[in-house]
Amino acid sequence: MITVEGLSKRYPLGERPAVDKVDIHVRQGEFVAVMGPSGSGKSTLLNLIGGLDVPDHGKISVDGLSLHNLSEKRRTLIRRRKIGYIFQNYQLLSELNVKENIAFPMAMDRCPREEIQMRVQQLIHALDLKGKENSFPAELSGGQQQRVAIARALAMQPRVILADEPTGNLDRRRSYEVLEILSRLHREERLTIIMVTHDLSVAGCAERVLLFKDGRIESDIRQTEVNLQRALEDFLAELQA
Ligand SMILES: Nc1ncnc2c1ncn2[C@@H]1O[C@H](COP(=O)(O)OP(=O)(O)OP(=O)(O)O)[C@@H](O)[C@H]1O
Repeated sequence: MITVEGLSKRYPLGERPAVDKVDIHVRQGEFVAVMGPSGSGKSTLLNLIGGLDVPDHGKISVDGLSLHNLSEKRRTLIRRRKIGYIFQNYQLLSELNVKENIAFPMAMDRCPREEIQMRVQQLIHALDLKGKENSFPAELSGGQQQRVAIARALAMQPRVILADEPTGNLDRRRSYEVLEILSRLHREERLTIIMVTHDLSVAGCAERVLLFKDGRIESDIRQTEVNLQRALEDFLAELQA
C-alpha cells in the first residue's frame, strides 16, 4: 500500500539528513505509529510520504502510484484524492465555518455541489459535530477542531490517513476520543493510518510501531510479536540513559 525505498532528505542547513535511507512497507489497512525523540525526522518522513515535501533520494509509492517523480501539480492532486492529513494544530481555515472547512478539499477538486453537501452531512454526523455546522474554528474547543480536521481529511474518502501528533494539543479525554475515531476508521473501513506521536499510550493503539532515531528506523515492532508497551518503554529508557 505504502512503500518507501532508500528515502533520504537533508535540509539545506542540516548537518546530517533528517531522513536517512529509510525503507518501509506498510500494508493496506495497517495502523502504524511512528515514535522517536524530537528532531529524529518523524514529521519529515510523514511529509515526504504525504507529498508535502520532496526527497533528495529514494522512492515513495502510495496505493500503487509513485509520488517521488511527479510534478508538484500532479502530486497535489494525488495527495488530495488519496491521502487525508491530520495535524497537531488542526490547520483549519479560520475564515471558513465547519461545513466549509470540511467541504474544502471537495470544492478544490470541483466535486458536484450535491455530492459535497451529502458528504459533509455524513461527516458532520459521523464526527459528532451536529449543531456546530456554522461555527468558525475559533468558536470550537480543541477536540472539536480536531474532529473537523478529521472530517476534512476524510472528505475525499482517502485510503490513507497521515496524522502528525493528532492528539498533541489535546487533554487525555479529547485524545482518547480522537484515537477512538482513528481506531474505528482502521477497524471498520480498513484505512491505512500512519501516526506520529510522542505519547506511549497513543502509540499503544497502533498494531505496529516504528521507532525512529537520527533519521533512521531503529526498530519495527508489531503488537503480535512482542509486548509492545515493554519494548517502547525500553526504547525510551535507552534514549534517556
Ligand atoms: N524546514 C526545515 N528546514 C531546515 N531544517 C529542518 C526543517 N524541518 C525540520 N528540520 C530539521 O530536520 C530534523 C528533523 O526534523 P523533524 O521535524 O522531521 O523531526 P521530528 O522527529 O518530527 O521532531 P519533533 O518530534 O520535535 O516534531 C531536525 O533536525 C530539524 O531541525
